[in-house]
Amino acid sequence: MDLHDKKKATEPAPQIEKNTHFLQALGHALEGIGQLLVRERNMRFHIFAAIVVLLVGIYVKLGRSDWLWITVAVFTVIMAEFVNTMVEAIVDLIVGESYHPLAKVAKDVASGAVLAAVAFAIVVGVLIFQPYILPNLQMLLG
Ligand SMILES: Nc1ncnc2c1ncn2[C@@H]1O[C@H](COP(=O)(O)OP(=O)(O)OP(=O)(O)O)[C@@H](O)[C@H]1O
Repeated sequence: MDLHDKKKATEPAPQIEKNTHFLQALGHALEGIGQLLVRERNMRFHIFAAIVVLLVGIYVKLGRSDWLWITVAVFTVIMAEFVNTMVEAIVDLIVGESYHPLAKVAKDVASGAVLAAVAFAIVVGVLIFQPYILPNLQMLLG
């Protein structure tokens, strides 16, 4: 038994059975979120953008309904990224390294969902921040 075999023998067997308790399920859900952060470089940009919006929103003292719309917009983008990552993983599992026109459709449509969600978030952001930005812009431009 070499070092590799010894390491394998001490590792727990990969789980394919159903989760047996809440903490186990929670652990796997958190692993899923971790996968999203690792696999999707765009996700890191979305988080950065959400932090900027949060700080600007606090600075201009947004109201409750504005925060509600921003929350909806941020979660719509995050949910679209979850779906995109799921589709990519399932497609790669099915077709592997080979090209398939339907794999292209699935992945392109999943990316399109993220783009649509980002467009929605931009519209929400413009509508909410426009009253704060426009007067300052006019002041700057004289
Ligand atoms: N197996 C495949 N068969 C056909 N087209 C593919 C396949 N894999 C990837 N593609 C094409 O390449 C594009 C990018 O692939 P992939 O989604 O894996 O990369 P990505 O950069 O992680 O995408 P995203 O930025 O949406 O996360 C897809 O949108 C699709 O057009």
